[in-house]
Amino acid sequence: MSIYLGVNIDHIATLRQARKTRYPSPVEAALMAETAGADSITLHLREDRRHIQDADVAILRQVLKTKMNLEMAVTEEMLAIACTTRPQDVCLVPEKREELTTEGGLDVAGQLPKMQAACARLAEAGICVSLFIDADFAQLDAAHVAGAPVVEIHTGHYADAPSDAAREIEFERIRQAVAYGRSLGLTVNAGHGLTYHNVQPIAALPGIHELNIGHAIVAQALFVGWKEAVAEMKRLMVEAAR
Ligand SMILES: CC(=O)[C@@H](O)[C@H](O)COP(=O)(O)O
Ligand SMILES: NCC(=O)COP(=O)(O)O
Repeated sequence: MSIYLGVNIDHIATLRQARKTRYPSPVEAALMAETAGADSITLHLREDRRHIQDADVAILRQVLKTKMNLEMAVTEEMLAIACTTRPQDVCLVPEKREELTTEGGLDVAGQLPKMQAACARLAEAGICVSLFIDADFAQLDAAHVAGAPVVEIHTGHYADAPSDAAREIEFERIRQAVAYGRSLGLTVNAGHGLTYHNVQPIAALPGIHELNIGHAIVAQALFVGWKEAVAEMKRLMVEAAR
């Protein structure tokens, strides 16, 4: 079973934005990550531009050798940017200004006409649309009806589980969601909060396609170097998926 790694470079940009310098370069990091085994590059252009900037998106769209997975809120501003930039993939995510990081999945079921319109507009621009959702059958059904060919299951509750028992419950939810998504004909990805210590059970799930991982890789890079951090995560995933 093939498993693909999308390396999220947001927090390379977080370090740069801390002093508004030109370094570290998310562009350099993305190209090195591709050399180290990343199958795609994920970046979240947040409305508050706390890390990734519009210029990062424009440059990376020109130079990436793999593919760009542009994460964004479902807003007119972001949809217009996506249709101008035309990344290979867009992942629509919920966004709240005050959040520290993404806190959950999109409520696709509760806003189906809006999601159907966004999916159609992005597909019309030749973009492969993914919806970032919780491990929830109703949200999977809604994503399918909305016309998204791909979903990304939010693994944050699994990653942040307060106990082994709670983590097992979250893992089983994800396992069932992956299987159900596949039964609907969806491509099923996963991401958020995955680390070197919790990634392998997710990577081993039958039917999982791609894992998007960023914060843990950037953190590990401080100790082992960026390319090794990417390569090690990919090794763990491939080993688990065998
Ligand atoms: C959607 C998701 O889970 C991640 O892409 C996360 O949004 C990374 O960006 P932040 O670390 O800024 O939340
Ligand atoms: N969609 C998840 C992602 O891109 C990376 O999330 P994280 O690994 O930074 O938590």
